[in-house]
Amino acid sequence: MSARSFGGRLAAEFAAGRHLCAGIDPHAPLLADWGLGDDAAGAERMGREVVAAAAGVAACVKPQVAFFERFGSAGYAALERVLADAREAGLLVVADVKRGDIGSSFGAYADAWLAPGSPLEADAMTAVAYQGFESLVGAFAHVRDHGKGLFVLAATSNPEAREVQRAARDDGRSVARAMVEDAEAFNAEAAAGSGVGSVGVVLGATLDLADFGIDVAKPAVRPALPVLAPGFGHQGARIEQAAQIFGGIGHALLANESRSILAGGAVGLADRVRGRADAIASALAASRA
Ligand SMILES: O=C(O)c1cc(=O)[nH]c(=O)n1[C@@H]1O[C@H](COP(=O)(O)O)[C@@H](O)[C@H]1O
Repeated sequence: MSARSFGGRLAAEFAAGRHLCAGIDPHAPLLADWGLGDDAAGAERMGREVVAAAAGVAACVKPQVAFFERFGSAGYAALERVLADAREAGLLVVADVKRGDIGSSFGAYADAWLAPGSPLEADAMTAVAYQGFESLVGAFAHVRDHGKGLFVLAATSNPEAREVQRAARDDGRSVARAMVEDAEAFNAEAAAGSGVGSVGVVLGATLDLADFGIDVAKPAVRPALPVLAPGFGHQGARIEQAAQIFGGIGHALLANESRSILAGGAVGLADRVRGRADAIASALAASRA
């Protein structure tokens, strides 16, 4: 893919040693911790502070849109300003919206979050393919034509998801493994053999991926599969263990931490972001040395 593809932009982040995806999750207790109101203005302030701390340090930020949606139109206006700050800072944004629907409706979600010029334009979005991988087709045009990215839930960090995501399909593969392989197949068709793909998956760092039929020892695929990995920090996984957890499928890893970075207020935020960014960079560098 060209340097302007989402995968190309991710590759540039990785080449600069940046693998952290800093979460923007304005939970009510965190806003209180920051001395901010549990309202749109508080969420905006937290978001803009995270963007400022993450610029040039993290590979991306991931606003969890639910925490803005709580405040209705005011929350969306706040989020738009956070997105504008991130764009201006040259920081990649993964909009954590986890959208899924029949193809025609999903296309409208994809337009909302990925279309160039949309008020909520991000660089990538999270998506749910419970209606089938092809239901995400509305996003594929933005991936191919506008340099956008997509992260499809495969094996999520929450323990209650296991039953659904480990379930076997007619072809014997687990649902989670099929998501991984569908994303790899999309990338292979879009940009055979080169760099980093633009369609990735979400794999929880809290999991034993072998349990989902996902072989972390397999040789790296080309293009590399972007993996958005939540579950570090507050949910218990240690970022220092990232290379062991993800093995051969962790070549294009974005390690997410949200609450563990946000807790403690605005004072010290820049140090916490830098600390987590350094920790994931050294964990991956050590494993590749
Ligand atoms: O897609 C996600 O980002 C996601 C998938 C998943 O499997 N688990 C998961 O925790 N997330 C999100 O990642 C973030 C994790 O936040 P912390 O547990 O505070 O680091 C939240 O915004 C979750 O919504």
